[in-house]
Amino acid sequence: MKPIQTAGVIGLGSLGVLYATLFTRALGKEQVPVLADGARIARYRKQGFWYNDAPCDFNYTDAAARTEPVDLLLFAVKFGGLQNAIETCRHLVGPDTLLISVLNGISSEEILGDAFGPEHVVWCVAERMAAKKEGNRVVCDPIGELAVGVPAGEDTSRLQRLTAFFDSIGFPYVVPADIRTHMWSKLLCNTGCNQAALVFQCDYGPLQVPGKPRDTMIGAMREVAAVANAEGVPLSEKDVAAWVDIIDHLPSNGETSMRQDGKNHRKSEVELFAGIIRRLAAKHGISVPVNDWLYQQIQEMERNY
Ligand SMILES: NC(=O)C1=CN([C@@H]2O[C@H](COP(=O)(O)OP(=O)(O)OC[C@H]3O[C@@H](n4cnc5c(N)ncnc54)[C@H](OP(=O)(O)O)[C@@H]3O)[C@@H](O)[C@H]2O)C=CC1
Ligand SMILES: CC(C)(CO)C(=O)C(=O)O
Repeated sequence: MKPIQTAGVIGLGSLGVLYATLFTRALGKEQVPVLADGARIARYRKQGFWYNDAPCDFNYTDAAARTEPVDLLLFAVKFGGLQNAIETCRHLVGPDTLLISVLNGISSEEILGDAFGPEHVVWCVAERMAAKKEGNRVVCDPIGELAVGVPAGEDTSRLQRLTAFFDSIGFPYVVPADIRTHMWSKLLCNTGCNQAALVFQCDYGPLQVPGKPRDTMIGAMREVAAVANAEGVPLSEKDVAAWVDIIDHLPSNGETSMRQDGKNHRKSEVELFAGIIRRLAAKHGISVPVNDWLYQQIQEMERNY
């Protein structure tokens, strides 16, 4: 099992800056190329980044100028940037490269698998963090963890290779009993809290107290559980309660990634949340009125950007 000695990161947003910082601290700058196209790299070199009030000393790397594959490649772009990021890094994925995606939703692992082969991909869920990016400054506290795994029945050697690396650098991770169920469970979280925060234009505060934002969040989560059950994924009221409890313990002035998109008038990842839930609900003849309402509200907001 080849140990992981180089770790590339593509997508320098809230999470990309967090993970580039953790990998750079552990492996050293040279071993952690922060990858992008030439135009982004030129901008990044000029503007720099800050993480929790400290300047970042990253190995900004024009992906086109590098030829040597990396051992681990972490995708941290938003969904709309994923195809482009895949093409930017395609030549840096060699026979031994492991891929992880911190993107929300349940689609990015399959997309990476189609692009590079599923045997390269360790499924991953980024959770329990409160990360905020304003301009070139990221503030993140708590940093949460990555939940990682491979689908039931698959060879676990790539997962063991990744967790051995995480253990060696003291990286926060968990291995849930069933990664597919866990991804759906995080989808339940995001479909509730991200969309409610975008539509009600709020931080976590209003999601943590009784009122319409919280009711909407919980209503949307329950609809995801119903759709998950129809897809054979065993989510229940327990998952709703567990995620609501996690949201309740995040800083009240923290913001979901989707709320940050709204503030910056960036198109959101709604297709990963209400988009997919509404499509699957229609397939199973399930009614999802809260997600229908959220979807329409978000379309309306984004039409006006
Ligand atoms: N923020 C959070 O707390 C959490 C986020 N997630 C998920 O993680 C993913 C990333 O989220 P987040 O960090 O908030 O996203 P951000 O919007 O903060 O950052 C995304 C970054 O990707 C960069 N990017 C876009 N396209 C490309 C490309 N082709 N090549 C290189 N870079 C590119 C953008 O760069 P530029 O600015 O230069 O365009 C941007 O900085 C999302 O799917 C989100 O849902 C999951 C859990 C928690
Ligand atoms: C809700 C949260 C922070 C969960 O960690 C998230 O996934 C997001 O903001 O997109």
